Parts: sequence; structure tokens; C-alpha cells
Amino acid sequence: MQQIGLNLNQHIETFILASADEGKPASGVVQLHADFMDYDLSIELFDNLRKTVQWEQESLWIAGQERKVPRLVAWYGDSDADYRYSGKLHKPLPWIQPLLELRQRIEIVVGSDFNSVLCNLYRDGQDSMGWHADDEKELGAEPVIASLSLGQPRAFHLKHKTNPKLRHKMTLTSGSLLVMKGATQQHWLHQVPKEANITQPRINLTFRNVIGSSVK
Ligand SMILES: O=C(O)CCC(=O)C(=O)O
Ligand SMILES: [Fe+2]
Repeated sequence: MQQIGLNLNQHIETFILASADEGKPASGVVQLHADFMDYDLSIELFDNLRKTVQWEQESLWIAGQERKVPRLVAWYGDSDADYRYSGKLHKPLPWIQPLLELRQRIEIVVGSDFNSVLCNLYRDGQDSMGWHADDEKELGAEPVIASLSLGQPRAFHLKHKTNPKLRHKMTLTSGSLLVMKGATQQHWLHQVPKEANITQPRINLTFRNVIGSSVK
């Protein structure tokens, strides 16, 4: 696999997100690096990861009924980075080269360490991720989450947990990197909505730092 190229003059759009308490400065920060990676490289990486990641169809039990999660997922990371999602504790798969290389590049640009990555494959516009916050205990109080998008552009929405007037909408294009940090996960939810007219797939990689000892 070719070296993962980085654009050095990155344009970063910054969204400052309000906290729950008016007049209180604590807030989340979301930064969108629209051109984190060359478009052609992002498509090459998409093709590679679609084939080499061990994609799984997870299920959830809701009110006694088994429901398929509307996307495919895989969890990679350092051996102690256990993580709970879809109601189950997942052991990480060992790093594969392209994910390891990306982790290093993203750590340099973002200035934070990551020990794991959740991979999501949205096969088409019927696949989605509902409103949630990445506020699991094992991510710590103010997690930094770096999310790389590859393939089909998809909408990404943010809404405040208690003030319905506060919302942001953006499009995550191939090769873009979205960084969520500060108190974002405490006060805000995010989603990738279904989009009926989309037929093409998208991969999203969210790099995280799991604090191993708190899960055990
Ligand atoms: O696909 C995305 O852009 C978001 C993924 C996400 O929110 C997550 O994995 O927690
Ligand atoms: Fe998330």
C-alpha cells in the first residue's frame, strides 16, 4: 500500500459548541479538516479497507426482538483496548497496516494518542447511525475522537442534548477528518441519518483512546 499522503496546508473549520448551562464557558469543540487526505488516496484506501477489514453484521436485542444494526462494523486496537458497543464487550482485532499508518498520521495532526479504531461500513443510504454520544466510561471525561470518512459523502448532524435550537449540519466528504473534543460528548448528540437516494457505500473510521483499566 502506498504511503498515506497528507495535505500540509489544511483548512480547518472550527465549530464551538455551547455547554448545558448558559453563561458557562465550558463547551465542546468540533473541527473539520475538509481536505485531510487527497481524494484519490481516500478512494484507494476505501477500496483496500472494504476488502481487508473483517466486517461484521451485529445485532441488538430490543424489546425481545433481534434487530440487525444498520451498518457493518469492526473494532481494531491495542490488545487491552476492550470496548462496549451494540450492548456487547468487544475484544480488538490486531492492527492491520493501513489502519496503523492512519493512526500515526492522525495522531500527529490532532496531537492526541489513539489506541483503537471503530470501523463502520454504510453499504448505502439505508445504513445509518442514530442519535448518540460517545460518552462511554472507558473513553474518559473529555474524549478526543477523530473520524475519517472515505467514499460516499454523508450528512452528519449534531444537536444539543437539552436545547433543541442548537444544531449543526455538515457533509463528511471522502478524505475529510472530523475531530470532536472538549465537552462535546457531554452536551451534544450526533447522528448519520438515512438518505433514501444514496446508493454508494461509505467507510468511517473513528479513532479513540480507550482507558483499559476502567472497563474491567
Ligand atoms: O459515521 C460517522 O461519521 C459517525 C460514526 C460515529 O458516530 C461513531 O462511530 O460513533
Ligand atoms: Fe459517534
